[in-house]
Amino acid sequence: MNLQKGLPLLIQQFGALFKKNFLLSWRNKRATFLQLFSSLFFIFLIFCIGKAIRSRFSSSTEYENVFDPKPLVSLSIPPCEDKFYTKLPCFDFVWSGNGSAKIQSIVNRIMTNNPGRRIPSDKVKSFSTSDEVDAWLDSDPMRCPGALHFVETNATVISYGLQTNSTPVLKRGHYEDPTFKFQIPLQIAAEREIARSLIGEPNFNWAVRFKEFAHPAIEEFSVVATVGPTFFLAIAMFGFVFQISSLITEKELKLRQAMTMMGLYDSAYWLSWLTWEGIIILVASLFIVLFGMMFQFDFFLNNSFSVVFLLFFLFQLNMIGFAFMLSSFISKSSSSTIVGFCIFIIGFFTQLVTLFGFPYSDSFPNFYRIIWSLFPPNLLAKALSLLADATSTPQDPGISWSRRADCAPNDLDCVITINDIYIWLTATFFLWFLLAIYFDNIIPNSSGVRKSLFYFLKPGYWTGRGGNKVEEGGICSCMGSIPSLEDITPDDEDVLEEANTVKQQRREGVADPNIAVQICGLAKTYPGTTNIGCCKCKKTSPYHALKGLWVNFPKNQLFCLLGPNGAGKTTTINCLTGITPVTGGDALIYGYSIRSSVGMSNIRRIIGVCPQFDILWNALSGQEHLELFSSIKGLPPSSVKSVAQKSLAEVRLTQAAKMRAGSYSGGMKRRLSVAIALIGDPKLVILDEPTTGMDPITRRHVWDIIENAKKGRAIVLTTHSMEEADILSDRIGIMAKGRLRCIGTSIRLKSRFGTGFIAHVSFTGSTNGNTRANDDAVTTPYHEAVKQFFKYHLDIVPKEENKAFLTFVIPHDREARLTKFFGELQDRETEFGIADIQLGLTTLEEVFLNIAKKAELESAAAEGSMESLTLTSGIVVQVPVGARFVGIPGTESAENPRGVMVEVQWEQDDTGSLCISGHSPETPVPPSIPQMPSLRRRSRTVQGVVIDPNQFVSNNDR
Ligand SMILES: Nc1ncnc2c1ncn2[C@@H]1O[C@H](COP(=O)(O)OP(=O)(O)OP(=O)(O)O)[C@@H](O)[C@H]1O
Repeated sequence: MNLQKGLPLLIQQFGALFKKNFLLSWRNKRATFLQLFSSLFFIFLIFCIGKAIRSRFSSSTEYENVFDPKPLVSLSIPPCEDKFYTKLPCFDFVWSGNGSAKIQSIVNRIMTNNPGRRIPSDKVKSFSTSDEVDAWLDSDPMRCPGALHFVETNATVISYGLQTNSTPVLKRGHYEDPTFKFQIPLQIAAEREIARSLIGEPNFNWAVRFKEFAHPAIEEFSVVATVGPTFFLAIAMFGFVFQISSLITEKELKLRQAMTMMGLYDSAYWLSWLTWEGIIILVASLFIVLFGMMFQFDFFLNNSFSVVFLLFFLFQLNMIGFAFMLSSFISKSSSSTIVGFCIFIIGFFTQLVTLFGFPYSDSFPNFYRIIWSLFPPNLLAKALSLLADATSTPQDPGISWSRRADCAPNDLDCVITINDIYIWLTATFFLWFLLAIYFDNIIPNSSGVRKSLFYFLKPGYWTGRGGNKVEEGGICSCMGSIPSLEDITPDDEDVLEEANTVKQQRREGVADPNIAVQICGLAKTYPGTTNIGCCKCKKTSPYHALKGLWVNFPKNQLFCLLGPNGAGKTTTINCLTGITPVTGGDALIYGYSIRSSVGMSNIRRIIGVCPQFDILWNALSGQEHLELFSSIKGLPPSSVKSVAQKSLAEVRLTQAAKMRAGSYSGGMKRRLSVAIALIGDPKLVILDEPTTGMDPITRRHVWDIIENAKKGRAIVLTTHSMEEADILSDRIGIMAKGRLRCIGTSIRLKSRFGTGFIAHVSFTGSTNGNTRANDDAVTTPYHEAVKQFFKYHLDIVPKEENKAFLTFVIPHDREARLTKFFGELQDRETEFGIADIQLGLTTLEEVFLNIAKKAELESAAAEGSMESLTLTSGIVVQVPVGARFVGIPGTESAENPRGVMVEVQWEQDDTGSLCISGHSPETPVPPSIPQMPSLRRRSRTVQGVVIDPNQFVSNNDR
């Protein structure tokens, strides 16, 4: 199949990733809805806050322009209940001088002629003298806002005095002015009625008008400028957190690594996210402006639509660039909310400082402004304040598109214009975006790999021909020096022969057309690092995960890599797929070297990988996964759909094609991962434990798929299932401790490394199926006869026995006697009551265990590892791991002049490490063993002395 490359491939990958981003957003509706419509909620909040603040200051004209003040006429004495502080029942006013009928009539007129409201008689209380009023006010305060004191001096002179509570009172934001709200209306009423009484004209017109000064708004207040920065920052934070979380999830789940393995261009990756997020914030910014206009904010109505829209668009775009950059420093998607919260809190405070005037005024040097403007929320706060000042009153013109580069109206400092802010937001966006790509390259990825700090200065980076140079370890860690690997000659003849073949082909420069992968001395050492923390240094030593691998993987064959955990299988695969850089050696895949970046990009086009982990997005369906990876691989766009459907059918997922992968079972996920590895007809397929978690039926089905896939390509398989290896593999290599320990077909490995043959003898008259393996050992004469026959001819005893059968393990060294032996046994079948004899090789599992144990012993010996053994006598002996016979120094006595020894039994634990499973009783050390070093034991712990079993046995035999 012809795969796309170059620009068409980049465009195809971009399209596929854009579709993936769209589907992820579409399926995560809640998050997308919040990104698009959270502005409605926040603008509504701003609207409510604006209303609350306006109503609080409604009694004052401080925030308004008053150019044509209206006169206040007919001031009315308010009801006492309107006063904030009066207690009920209350009086509208009290008065003194009730001894005079004239004054009584004046007061009656005050009550009757009160503008807009007649004062009831029970709301007024009269006293004789002002002293009586004082005494009453003192004894029962807060019942009345004020008092009038009349004195009738003579027929033409009436004087009066006024007493009020002059303390201004604030209640729920309302300020009660004692002068205008009580004193002046009372005073006008008293003077009006005294005048009417004295001149004898009850309808005499007495109108007093009050008018405030004409003035501009003393204080300018814009709710958008005051609370807007915080709220608009909050709106942008939704997109910010979702973006960080999406990027980190793809990193954390190694989805990005998987896509890179399949040949994804980094540029397609970044551009697809940027484009998708660009569209989202374009729509979100449009909604912000529309909602602002809907709520009739002067800010949105009087400034030009394009000016306000562009501000919100550039600000949110900037925040997305900022999120891209920060995502390189975060490794867990769960941290994205915390990061978002911290940015919001920091932004809240810096915006507050910005609104106080720092640093956008002449009094601060330019340098402060440059630094301050790097943080996008600060630019937003300043821009909102400029736009709000430009529309602070209905008369202000706002900022039009053509005047965006001029000083904003009402901006007296004019150190920055809206146009400057656009330029800053655009420039810093590019800065964040470039830094995001830079940090993405230099900060170690999930496999601990990164590029050098100045990778972009190397011409090879731009031409793509500079080698696949990557480094390992954190940028702030000092690498320990990597100890060189000594050249170890394999001790297994097959491994040695394979290595020699590869070496010779390398020397002669022979390119065998039948070889798919040639691994030449591949070595991998994970470097030790020293991480300098705040209080301590954490050191890890270098680890040789691969110690020189020489092997060929032929075409049309499945090579199975087996080995215990930590053997180096995944490291081998990671080196072949370019996930981790090699320390030494090389590998040629169809002639392309994994050490060259050109080679690697060619290799990525011809390999398919099923990693140990599932490379799946929970929100995408099986079909969407296959279409995505087909496009990443560069399959012709017209064939993507049909190839995906065919692959789904192959792994029996057609029924679940449209189901989201998140709801797949573990086995279905693995099958989909296998299908992804096989997509695009790769020439080399690497399957790292592909059948983990599958039920036996599905596993067999996947085996069929793998078996069919062998044709025309090479397959490398790692597995922990010996049955799988036995059935599928053409050749098997068992690795342990970073080295290939044996290689060959399954039969060869069994015959070379198994304990021998297994003979299974079943007897007549017993029902095999119903016999429990642990049935009481019923020893019939037949059993005894067969046992003796085996003992006599082969010198072996049964490994397992019960009523139905006997099982013997026959060592290889007795192989020569077998033909004659089994011939004779068959002749005497009736005599021995034998129903059936089965002979087979030992299992691959046994081979695996033997190799693993041998490797474990080797490494324990090399490292000088010790295990503690507590004897029945209470002595604790330090035993070298794997040692069988151990002498105990310091146990010499008259009875045992050479001391005592024990035989130690070993087994492998879950991790494959050797541990002591038991030991024999303490027995005297035979005289043939050389004298142990004499020791005066001070503590109960002693260092055991290894006794050579050969010498011990041979001497014993003697
Ligand atoms: N990034 C790393 N840094 C340091 N050591 C590592 C790193 N990756 C792997 N190792 C070590 O290298 C050794 C080989 O690991 P590898 O994953 O290749 O083993 P494996 O054979 O695939 O094991 P398994 O069967 O468990 O998958 C292990 O001891 C492991 O701890």
